[in-house]
Amino acid sequence: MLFEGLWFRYSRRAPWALRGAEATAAPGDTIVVLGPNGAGKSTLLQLAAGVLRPTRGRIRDRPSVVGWVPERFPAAQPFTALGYLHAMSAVRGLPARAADPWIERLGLAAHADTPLADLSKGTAQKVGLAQALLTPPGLLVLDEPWEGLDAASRTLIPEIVTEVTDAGGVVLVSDHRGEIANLPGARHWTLAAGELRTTTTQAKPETDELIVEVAVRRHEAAAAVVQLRAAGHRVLGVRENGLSVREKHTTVEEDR
Ligand SMILES: Nc1ncnc2c1ncn2[C@@H]1O[C@H](COP(=O)(O)OP(=O)(O)OP(=O)(O)O)[C@@H](O)[C@H]1O
Repeated sequence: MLFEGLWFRYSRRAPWALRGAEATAAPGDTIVVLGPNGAGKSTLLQLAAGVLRPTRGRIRDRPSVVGWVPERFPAAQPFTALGYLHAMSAVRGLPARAADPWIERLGLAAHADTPLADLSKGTAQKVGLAQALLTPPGLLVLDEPWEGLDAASRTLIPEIVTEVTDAGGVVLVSDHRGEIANLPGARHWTLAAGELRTTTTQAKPETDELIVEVAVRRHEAAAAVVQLRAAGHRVLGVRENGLSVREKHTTVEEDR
């Protein structure tokens, strides 16, 4: 997935919330988006999910199934928790029972008949997670997913992130408190006043490793990355036309 020169402002006179962001995300990547309040994290995540359209620039090769969990679950809807998940299953062309495994795993059964507006923040957050996971997402976007979750439920997030990336999905997660900055293998994208800096693994072999460069057809790149990772290889990056987008436009640093 390529982020190409993304600029965004909320209205014609508003200041830029995002300024020329350039980045790439490969299948299996976990990307933690860091930065202080107002830096542009939610804006970038909404652009990634396709909820907002860039004012300038574009996003290429976005996976077809996107799971999106907003920072604030839109609870002012006339549904019970179960009714909402059934409606969302129908929207995705799934039977109502598609929600059952998530209702069980996220402990939502006791709240099934509660109107969305009456749910606690943490339970509403879990309903938001369940709807995002009804169909295995190729891209999962989580905006501050810990907000309101109790300690027991917080461990679910890294579990779910790992399941999605193991299946070849990309996860983008914002984290203004730095709670999962240390998620194993996660890359960091840091925003400051709308400017994005990405970090990535340097193409430096460990002692008994060699680097093998492989060219694949654009439409086969995602599958190739998944296969290489499944075979136990480390994928160091995805480049286009011999130059990575990051090499052209952003600082490359080592973070893992
Ligand atoms: N709906 C909106 N309309 C107008 N301006 C907005 C809107 N949403 C965000 N902004 C502005 O865009 C800038 C980036 O905001 P954004 O919410 O993306 O930051 P953030 O890093 O996610 O912050 P936080 O951690 O507080 O959620 C800020 O200046 C913010 O005031």
